[in-house]
Amino acid sequence: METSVDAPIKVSFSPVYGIPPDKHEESPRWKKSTIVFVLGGPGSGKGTQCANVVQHFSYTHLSAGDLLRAEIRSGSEFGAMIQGMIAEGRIVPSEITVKLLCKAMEESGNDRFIIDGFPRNEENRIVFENVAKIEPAFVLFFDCPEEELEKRIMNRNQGREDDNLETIKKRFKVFVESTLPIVSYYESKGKLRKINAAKPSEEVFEEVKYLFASET
Ligand SMILES: Nc1ncnc2c1ncn2[C@@H]1O[C@H](COP(=O)(O)OP(=O)(O)OP(=O)(O)O)[C@@H](O)[C@H]1O
Ligand SMILES: Nc1ccn([C@@H]2O[C@H](COP(=O)(O)O)[C@@H](O)[C@H]2O)c(=O)n1
Ligand SMILES: [Mg+2]
Repeated sequence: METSVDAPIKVSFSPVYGIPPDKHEESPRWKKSTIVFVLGGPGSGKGTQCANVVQHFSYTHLSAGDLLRAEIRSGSEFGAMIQGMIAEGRIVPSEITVKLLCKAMEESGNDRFIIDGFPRNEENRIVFENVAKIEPAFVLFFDCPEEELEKRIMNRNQGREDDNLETIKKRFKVFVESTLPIVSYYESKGKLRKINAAKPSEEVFEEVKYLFASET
């Protein structure tokens, strides 16, 4: 039994996620990845800007929320639990989200990832650090007033179960109570890149593009 902190970690993925543990014996390519986390309130434009980034830079976009919604559709044994938590705007247990992220990283074959909507709380951050052992190159934070976010979400029309006024209020509360401390954490580490996301999408992307061109 290896006890050194430097020993290669072995992620024991449950078969439910489709990756047998023996595939994780070696240090896979994604373990040496460059990652950028993207944080911001609900509706701040994380998904919109990540889609722009992958058109200009060789990054793979992974949205934690999209992975959780795909997990529900897959008929997973956790589907009902995840669905209930999303409908309430609550944060799904990190073990599930981190496994989905790591599996997606492995399957992508890429080694550059822009990870949208993660880490949402302290538990997300710590579980990811323990499992993936990757520090973000930087963390984008889309700053936008709540009234603008509410307008954007109410006009999104993507059929999301959590895009209703009652759940939006809960998502804002979770954002303030659980995600803003993570934003502060990365700020204290000099990793935060705060962007005014209340501007038109094209102007926001000019700033995002500049950061990616200069920092990665
Ligand atoms: N800068 C912008 N100005 C106006 N509308 C925007 C801007 N950026 C995105 N939008 C629109 O706002 C809505 C929310 O954007 P998006 O889905 O990218 O946000 P998000 O941060 O991923 O939200 P969530 O956390 O709920 O997934 C979409 O309809 C999108 O087209
Ligand atoms: N790290 C995360 C990310 C998301 N969730 C849940 O999914 C919902 C939707 O997320 P979006 O990023 O697509 O808005 C979110 O409200 C959470 O319920 C999560 O648990 N953990
Ligand atoms: Mg999104």
